[in-house]
Amino acid sequence: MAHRHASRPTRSSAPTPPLALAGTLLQRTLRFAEPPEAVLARTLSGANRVGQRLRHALADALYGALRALPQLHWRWQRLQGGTPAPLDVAALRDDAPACQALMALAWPIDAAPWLAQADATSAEVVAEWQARAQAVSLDDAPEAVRLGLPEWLVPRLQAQVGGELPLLAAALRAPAPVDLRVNLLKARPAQAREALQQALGGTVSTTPYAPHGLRLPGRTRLSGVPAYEQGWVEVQDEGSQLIVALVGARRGETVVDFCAGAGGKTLALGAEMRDSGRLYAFDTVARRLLALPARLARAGLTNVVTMQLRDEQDERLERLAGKVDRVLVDAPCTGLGTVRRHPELPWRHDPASVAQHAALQQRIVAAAARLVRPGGSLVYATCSLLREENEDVAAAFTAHHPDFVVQPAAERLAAARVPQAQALVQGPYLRLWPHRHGCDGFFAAVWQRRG
Ligand SMILES: C[S@@+](CC[C@H](N)C(=O)[O-])C[C@H]1O[C@@H](n2cnc3c(N)ncnc32)[C@H](O)[C@@H]1O
Repeated sequence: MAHRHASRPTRSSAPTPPLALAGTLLQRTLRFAEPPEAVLARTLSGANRVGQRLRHALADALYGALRALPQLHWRWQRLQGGTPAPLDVAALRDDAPACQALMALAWPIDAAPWLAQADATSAEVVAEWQARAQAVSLDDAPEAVRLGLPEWLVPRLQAQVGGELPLLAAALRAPAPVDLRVNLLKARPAQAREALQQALGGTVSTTPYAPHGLRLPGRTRLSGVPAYEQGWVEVQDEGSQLIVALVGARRGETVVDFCAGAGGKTLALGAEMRDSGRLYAFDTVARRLLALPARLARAGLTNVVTMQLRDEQDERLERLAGKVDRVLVDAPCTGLGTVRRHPELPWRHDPASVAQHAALQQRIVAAAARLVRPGGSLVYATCSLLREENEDVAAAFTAHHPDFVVQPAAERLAAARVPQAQALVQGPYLRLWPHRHGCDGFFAAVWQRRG
């Protein structure tokens, strides 16, 4: 085998464009200024436009590299000789040759032909790295490397799932299915399912827990599909749908979605309310709320009022203090329950960012609670797996708010006709795990304000 390419590439032996592009994609993603989809769109534009098949291959390699970053890094270091050092993401993103090598190792086997077509030398380098890496075992690698997780995360997750940690880590590495929520304002679940099966030609299953959820087999493009274009279905993970079920919004009520973002849960809440009453969608980031009007129109919702908050203390909130039936706080969090869809997240966060999120979450839930009327309810939710952002935040809120009483999530889920509600809770809280429930990881606590 020619070792010319297998050694650490240098400037004088610069790799050919597709692999150089691949390395740039990984370097840019690891700066965490924008998500991988945005990095792909920005990088593969203008002079760097590539054909669709190569573009897909580059995207698959990028997601594959993010999903297996410590393993690839370990193997790459072993191939360099010497003792592997712990993965240092800040150093890696400045190391172009290393990023190219990791992307070569992550290049999808079935996409080798597209690479060979685009550039024979890149294809040769990929084949060579991959062949050499096969001989490198992970058996003597540290646990975090074998699990594919950052070191700081391992003890935190271990404390919660114990011996299930390898299953959880594997579930986090696997790509997520596409879940849909049927919009009851426009279609019945069976009707939507049949329409989708006809349009997509594959089997569409129902989700095991969310009452109005459908699951598509693998990656599917929905644009142009009539049931989607007409607002019969919305893309929404089953876990998100279960958070909405927990809120239990009803016709004619006043409901606040305090951290509405692009409105995924707002749309579901509005449908639960059958487009009656008043639904407020707040967020501090105007850009996120911008997507909402078009989505509301497609979903057939007219009962939603959106407002950009300055922060959670915005004085305009005073008008609603003590008046709202149900408040949902879908709090900003590390998102570590959504790693299947966002494999960059474990590398973006660290214990300091977890602590920062927890502090913000405490402030937001306390501010949002002021809106709840006596007898009304509050739901605090995150898509994080970490106790610091979940049970700890909920416990601190309960300790400081004696007028709020924790409600068992299982009861609320059962009332919303969620099957096997007991399997979805830990103590009084909703706790969804990718390896147990097949959806993103979610946490939610529910309180009722004393009347
Ligand atoms: C988990 S995301 C919401 C996702 C959204 N609910 C959905 O279902 O698509 C959290 C949101 O909280 C917003 N946020 C951050 N700080 C906030 C604050 N102080 N008050 C209200 N919203 C805030 C973020 O901009 C972000 O859109």
